[in-house]
Amino acid sequence: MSTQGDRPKTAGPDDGPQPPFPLKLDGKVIKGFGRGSSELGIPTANIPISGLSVGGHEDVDSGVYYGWAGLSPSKATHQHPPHAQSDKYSHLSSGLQETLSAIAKDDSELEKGAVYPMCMSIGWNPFYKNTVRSVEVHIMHHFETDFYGSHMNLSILGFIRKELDYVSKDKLIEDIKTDIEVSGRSLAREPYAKLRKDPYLLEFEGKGEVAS
Ligand SMILES: Cc1cc2nc3c(=O)[nH]c(=O)nc-3n(C[C@H](O)[C@H](O)[C@H](O)COP(=O)(O)O)c2cc1C
Ligand SMILES: Nc1ncnc2c1ncn2[C@@H]1O[C@H](COP(=O)(O)OP(=O)(O)O)[C@@H](O)[C@H]1O
Repeated sequence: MSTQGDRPKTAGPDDGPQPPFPLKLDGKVIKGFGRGSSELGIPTANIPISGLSVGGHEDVDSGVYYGWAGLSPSKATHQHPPHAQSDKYSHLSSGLQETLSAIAKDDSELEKGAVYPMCMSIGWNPFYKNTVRSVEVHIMHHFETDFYGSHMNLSILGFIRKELDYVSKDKLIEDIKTDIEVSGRSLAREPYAKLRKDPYLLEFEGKGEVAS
């Protein structure tokens, strides 16, 4: 069990997501196992696993997915709108970074929250042998601050790969970085990019606590 060798550059058909995508789910950002930032250098915002049942998705396969994440207004979104030029996001090649920033540029709705590209894992994290299934979202954007308590609306547009066990932490990190590139390239395709405008992503009313 280890990494997958040569990997495809994108995931899912070029002409847009096919059923069951988009898969929509949401939840409040809660504490995870505290390993994402400190051990992997790749933070993941966890939402309760019950988020899967909201849209009737409790049967969704474990694995790695990509899509768009809407984040409710918080210190994090106010300080760092998606098109801020100052902060560099280091896990994505610069060309892709520019493409994704351009997609986000006409955002006029920051007071309502913000929509970011994301790459996520649903599952048991076999490398860590977790005993509970988790939903963990890496937002492809550099934040200066955390955003626990914010609400996150997810539109999942494609499946990248199954969860794997790894011979080392470095191999896990290497594959997650490839997942991030694959997600960026996949989302930059026009039929996927335009779904960033799905109003659902910024609908937070009645979905519980919103961080201030
Ligand atoms: C894109 C992505 C892919 C992942 N793939 C795997 C995987 O194949 N195997 C695995 O054990 N964990 C995988 N993980 C989960 C990481 O192990 C997890 O994020 C880490 O344990 C941090 O967890 P924490 O944020 O709850 O502390 C993945 C995470 C992300 C964001
Ligand atoms: N780019 C990002 N993607 C996801 N979460 C981020 C990001 N930047 C900062 N964070 C914050 O970091 C937290 C996750 O950190 P992490 O070290 O994985 O700890 P834990 O999994 O225990 O919550 C998120 O809940 C969020 O508040």
